[in-house]
Amino acid sequence: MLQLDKLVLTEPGFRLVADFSVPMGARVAIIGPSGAGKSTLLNAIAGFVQPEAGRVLWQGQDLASLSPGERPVTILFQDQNLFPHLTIMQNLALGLSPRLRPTPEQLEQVAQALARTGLAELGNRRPAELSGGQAGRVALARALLRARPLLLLDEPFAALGPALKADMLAMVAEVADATGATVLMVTHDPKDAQRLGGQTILVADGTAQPPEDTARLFANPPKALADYLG
Ligand SMILES: Nc1ncnc2c1ncn2[C@@H]1O[C@H](COP(=O)(O)OP(=O)(O)OP(=O)(O)O)[C@@H](O)[C@H]1O
Repeated sequence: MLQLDKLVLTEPGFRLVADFSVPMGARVAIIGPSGAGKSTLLNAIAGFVQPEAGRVLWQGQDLASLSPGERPVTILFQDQNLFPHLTIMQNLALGLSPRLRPTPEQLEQVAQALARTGLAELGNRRPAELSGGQAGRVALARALLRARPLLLLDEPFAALGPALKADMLAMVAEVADATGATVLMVTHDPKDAQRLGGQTILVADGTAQPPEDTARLFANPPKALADYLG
């Protein structure tokens, strides 16, 4: 279980509070107006933003003393941060072997992640030689390899067309199934939230609301959500 215990996040002129839990294995969309604090919330869970007060706990453990790399978290951004001079296979292997001396077993793991994300033929290409959809798949292959229990997605597919985005969302669900990950995904598109199924956290007016059943929330939106949806 992910627990945000009386969490307070602040930036100059900005304050967000969150006080709720997310059950293990949940698939949760995070929606809300621009600047409401969705990315800040994910970054606090990932350890890139220090809370002003309160705690982030995973399975009862306070994550405060863990650096981002030590947290049980994979975070994917829109910009996938691949090294341009390395092949896709090398970029993925880097996650398992930071000095790029992967063992045969690690290479096999990389090959499997590529196959699973439909990239088996593209392992020797460099990032610049990939389409947006293929780059999105590489990000998911990375998440598969890391197999961390918390998968945080910050609008990773915003730049993709509707069909590709639907594909990617299906693949997120597959990765979550394969790794048992709990998924939190920021999106501006209510359809993404509905496609992800599960629950939705509304971030608005300085509060990240506890997750609610997505279908129920959209069927009867509170004012902040109705205003956002327009
Ligand atoms: N490093 C920072 N320094 C100062 N202010 C920041 C910093 N990061 C974020 N903020 C401010 O915190 C607030 C929340 O930003 P955040 O990016 O979390 O919102 P968001 O809901 O993800 O927005 P969007 O949907 O536009 O991406 C904004 O007012 C933003 O300007």
